[in-house]
Amino acid sequence: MAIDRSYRLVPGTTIFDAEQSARGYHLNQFCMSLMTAENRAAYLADERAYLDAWPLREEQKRALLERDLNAAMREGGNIYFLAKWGATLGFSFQQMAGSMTGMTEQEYRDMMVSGGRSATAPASRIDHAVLEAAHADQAPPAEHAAVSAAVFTSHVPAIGAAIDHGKTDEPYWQPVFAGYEHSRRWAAEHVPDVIVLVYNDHASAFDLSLVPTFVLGTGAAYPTADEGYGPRPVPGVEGDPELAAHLAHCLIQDDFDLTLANEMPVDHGLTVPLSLMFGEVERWPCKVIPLHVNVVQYPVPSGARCFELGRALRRAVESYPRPLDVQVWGTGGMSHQLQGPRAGLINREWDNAFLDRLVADPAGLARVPHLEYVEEAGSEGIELVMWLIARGALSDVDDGGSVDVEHRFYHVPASNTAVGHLILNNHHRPAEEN
Ligand SMILES: O=C(O)c1ccc(O)c(O)c1
Repeated sequence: MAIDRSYRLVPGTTIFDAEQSARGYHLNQFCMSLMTAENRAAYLADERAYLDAWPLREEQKRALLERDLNAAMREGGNIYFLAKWGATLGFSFQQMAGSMTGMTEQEYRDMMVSGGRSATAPASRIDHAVLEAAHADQAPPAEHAAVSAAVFTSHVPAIGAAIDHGKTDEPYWQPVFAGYEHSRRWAAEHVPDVIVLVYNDHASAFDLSLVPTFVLGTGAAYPTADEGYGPRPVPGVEGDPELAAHLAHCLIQDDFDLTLANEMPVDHGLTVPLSLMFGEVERWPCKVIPLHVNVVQYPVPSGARCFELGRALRRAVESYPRPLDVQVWGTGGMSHQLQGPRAGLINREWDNAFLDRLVADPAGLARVPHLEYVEEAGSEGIELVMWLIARGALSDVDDGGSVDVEHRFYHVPASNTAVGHLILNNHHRPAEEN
């Protein structure tokens, strides 16, 4: 699916999309800083000095100093953010809107009193010939990104602690890490350009003030969260804002209402899988786009919804017009319950049947209801729905290729948890062979 940006064809109108948001990120964040009386006073006392303390481009500063809102919009400003700046200077919304039209304040007010600008005036209408040409020009890109593999793994924090404290050779941990030896060799030979890493934040980036269902990281970098023991001594994560913005655009256009995060710390859910696959490194070997799924507060998304999101994610990746190698990782699980008198629940049979079905019958597995996860795999076993996003991202589910099992591993226990791990190679069949 090609990205539809036909909203750019509406005359006299700037639509605030991911590209504008990236262009105006600091400008808009500067505006937000004016939401305290103290900062407003500081701004009014010396506008230039206040602006100079922000990483703004000179064009952005000039737009504000010259009260040129059209220039501020071109520079990525959004009217609701800029309204904080305008309010600081005593402008009403009407004064701000009118200032962009080339009219005097009085002329604009008179126009509004006499009914407002006509929506049918030719100067306000889209040129339909241009719109049709834009829609006709929707050929798939000649070269594009593709999903090369999916990695599935538990993300137990104690595994991270064992790595960080040099305990991987201890008898308790040795069998866990032995299960990842092949994976580490494979990962070293198959470093992708980008990993879309599906995980759940564990009350680290998101407290109860915000409970988004799906969060895509569109930022440039993500620091390691401090989960109470201090941040893990692992590198921060480098994102891919350009690919992430493309994915966000495609997925939202495909009716997945994602939350977008330009800044967020990442916790063990994301860093433990990276450590398991890449070992102890100074820098992660590729970019990572975090995809957080709420599995903490019910209702959490169904397996079917996750599977569909994975399928949409593959379509989105394949419409990105650069030949990037993308892996999708699904993390969390397997059976575990961290709470209540039932804590410590492990179900080897159910876990292994899950692994079998994940390989051979993912569409059927996607129909398993939450209740079965909780009853059979424990309350935190629900994390396994996230694996269905990575599975849906492989080509065979839409008859567009095949998968093979690179590696499979299962072990009990790591802390309170059964550890499951699978690597599936994806063999995408190019469109002309379909
Ligand atoms: O087994 C554990 O200790 C444990 C703790 C926290 C988690 O998020 C988890 O998946 C496992």
